[in-house]
Amino acid sequence: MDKARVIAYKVLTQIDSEEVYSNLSLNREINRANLEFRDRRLATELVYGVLRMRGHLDYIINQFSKHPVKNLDPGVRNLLRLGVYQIKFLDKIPVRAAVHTTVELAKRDFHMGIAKFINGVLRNIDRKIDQVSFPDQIKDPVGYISTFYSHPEWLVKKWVKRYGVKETIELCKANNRVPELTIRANTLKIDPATLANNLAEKYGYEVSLLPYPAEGILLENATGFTQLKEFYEGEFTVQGQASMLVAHALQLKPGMKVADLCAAPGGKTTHMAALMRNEGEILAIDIYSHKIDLIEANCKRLGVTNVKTLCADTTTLELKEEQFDRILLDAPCSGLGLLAQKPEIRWMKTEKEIKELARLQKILLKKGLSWLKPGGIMVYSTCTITEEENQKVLEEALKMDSVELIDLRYLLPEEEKELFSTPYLEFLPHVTETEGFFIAAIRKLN
Ligand SMILES: C[S@@+](CC[C@H](N)C(=O)[O-])C[C@H]1O[C@@H](n2cnc3c(N)ncnc32)[C@H](O)[C@@H]1O
Repeated sequence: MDKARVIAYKVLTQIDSEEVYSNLSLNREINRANLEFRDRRLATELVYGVLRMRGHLDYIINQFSKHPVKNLDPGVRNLLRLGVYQIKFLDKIPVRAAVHTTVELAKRDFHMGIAKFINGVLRNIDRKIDQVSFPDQIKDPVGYISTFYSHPEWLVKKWVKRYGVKETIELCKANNRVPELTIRANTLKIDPATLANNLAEKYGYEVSLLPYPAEGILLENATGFTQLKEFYEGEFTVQGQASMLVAHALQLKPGMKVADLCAAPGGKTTHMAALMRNEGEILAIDIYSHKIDLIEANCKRLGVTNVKTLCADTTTLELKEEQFDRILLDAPCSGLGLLAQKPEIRWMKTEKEIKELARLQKILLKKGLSWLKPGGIMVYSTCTITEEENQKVLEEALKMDSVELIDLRYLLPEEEKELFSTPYLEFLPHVTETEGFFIAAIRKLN
């Protein structure tokens, strides 16, 4: 049986029924099955494609299936989604092969009646795919955007209210793109230009240095990069371009005393350590002990030696006031800036969660400010783009009269500065062509 599709089907059903994350589940299954390059690429394309276009696919299926998609068994609905995705979006795959392989999987896992049902729906969709009409963009913009561009209705409604119809479409399109892979050179071990050259020359990757920050490298058409000697030896780590600005926003110096309030898995902790040349001390806190292990493993791989970890709930932790020179709060958030990287997030999050997260973020930010020395800097960052979790949380902190906001545009090259109109940096995927991200830096006054 076709290995790539077997794995795609398994991973999609797992994500649908157990809410596991796509990257973890897919990597585990791909490695377990020891897939060859071609199958690996197809399985990845199928999983991410179906997750991205799920709303679009379900809209089509609902027009042809006598049972609504939401009432179907998760296995059955993911087989249908896989079949329709191949028919509609993968020109290289003949329709006959798409239908046949899907029906074979249905026969393996379900009774004959289900296999016939899937066969019937897929053949019907193939014949009539050009007749499918989506809601009217003028009369029902939210319905149109959410089905055609495959995002949940509540989120589209929110964005249309904030950005208008045209910009919301651009944002959704950006979220549906295959994201770029960016890595951060670990300057404790190597300089970015040497690493970029090595990766290009030794492995034939298409490599370029990012316009910012200095450690950022763009890798195109790269697969299997976490198996490279350079990765094992800690010469680089995978990190989004906007996220790489966070440590810079703290204006770190060797010898400082720093706290990272929500640190795991340590992407930014290890970046801070590199900027501090491993001198000084970083207290890296996280609420989950298994995640503390990830911070420690990352520190070890990257040669970081100035980090002390602490497993604790930062909201209730008692520490001496005003003791840190720098504090990072890279807060737990809804993750809605990462819809290109983790497309399933859009189907998992709810509006209610956003409110709860905003409450938590405000508590964490206030706590951090109480531990910060006068004259010290605290950075607040999230990988989301909701006002509730970003601007509103910041507004609350700025009500204190002992703080001021630092203008972070100095971190950007001249040509990028005009994309930002505020002292804090809000990265929107359709504007900055990065992940969606938010960074604000607050100075505590003397
Ligand atoms: C956005 S992630 C941090 C990512 C990390 N800064 C990095 O760059 O790798 C947020 C982290 O906050 C942790 N967290 C959530 N609630 C917490 C709390 N009350 N106290 C401490 N850590 C918490 C989560 O376990 C999660 O690892």
